[in-house]
Amino acid sequence: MAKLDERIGFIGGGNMAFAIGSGLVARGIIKPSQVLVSGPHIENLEKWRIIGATTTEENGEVVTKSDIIFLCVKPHMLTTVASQIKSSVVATTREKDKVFVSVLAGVTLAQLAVSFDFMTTLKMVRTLPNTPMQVGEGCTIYSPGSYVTQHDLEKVDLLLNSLGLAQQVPEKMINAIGAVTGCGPAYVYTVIEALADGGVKQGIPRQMAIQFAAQTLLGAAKTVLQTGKHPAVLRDEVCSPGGTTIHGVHELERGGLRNALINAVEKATERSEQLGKQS
Ligand SMILES: NC(=O)C1=CN([C@@H]2O[C@H](COP(=O)(O)OP(=O)(O)OC[C@H]3O[C@@H](n4cnc5c(N)ncnc54)[C@H](O)[C@@H]3O)[C@@H](O)[C@H]2O)C=CC1
Ligand SMILES: O=C(O)[C@@H]1CCC=N1
Repeated sequence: MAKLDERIGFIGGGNMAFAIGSGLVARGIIKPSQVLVSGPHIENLEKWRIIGATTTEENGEVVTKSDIIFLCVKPHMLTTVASQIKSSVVATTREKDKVFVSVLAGVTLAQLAVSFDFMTTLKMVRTLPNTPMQVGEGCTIYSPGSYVTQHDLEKVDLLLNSLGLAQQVPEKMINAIGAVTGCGPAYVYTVIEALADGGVKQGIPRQMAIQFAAQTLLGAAKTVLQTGKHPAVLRDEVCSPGGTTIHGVHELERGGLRNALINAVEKATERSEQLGKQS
């Protein structure tokens, strides 16, 4: 039994869209028949058809036939897409309660409003999701535009929260939080790979090393969330005086892991701001 009756549309069927769409279908939040996806080349949307979704090359069709419409193109495509869907938006959104959900990194609600200036009352929610939504462990932040009602927001919140954690935040925080949550999976995959490399260097078979490294990150993350303890306290619980771990931690500090992660978040935040200006 689907938990949401709304028809869900995706304009742009790439990685982020598929993480959301396939996650919703896999968890039974919606039925595949509720999903419509558009992209410029229908042959590239095969993975959507495999999960039972309908595909089209017409972005306007997604607007016309969906209730909640995810904008999932790259930021620089926003103006093009807005002009491609203009007539469908004008024809169908006035009388119907359609809600648009942008996942575009860096693009503000004000910039979205400029791109959709032909429909000044458009209901738009700006989000910054992440790809672990595909396995129901996503982390999404969102801010609603002026015309989004409480009822609309509850629907969008239900949908996003069904794939992990989703939380409303002041819009000015989205770029910085997104640099942690949206980009974070890429940093963490690098850490998993590197940790596994360490194991491989010590003679552990690659697949085994990856599985153990990933499970270790999962366990550590759950421990932080479930105990509520500061990560430094939990780290101290692992570091026996004169033991093995503190020798490893010393090497991480020497290698600048902490510094590198802080810099990564700073650079990604700055890049979000640049992307917004370019859209
Ligand atoms: N990949 C990620 O982890 C995250 C991505 N985002 C945002 O998601 C958006 C999409 O990023 P990805 O999925 O990573 O990129 P992607 O390249 O995988 O997907 C973009 C899709 O847009 C399609 N497209 C291009 N022009 C189009 C048009 N005129 N009409 C319809 N579709 C068109 C492309 O064919 C492609 O499938 C970006 O704005 C990005 O900032 C946000 C958070 C996380
Ligand atoms: O790299 C990007 O621009 C997108 C936004 C956050 C994660 N991926």
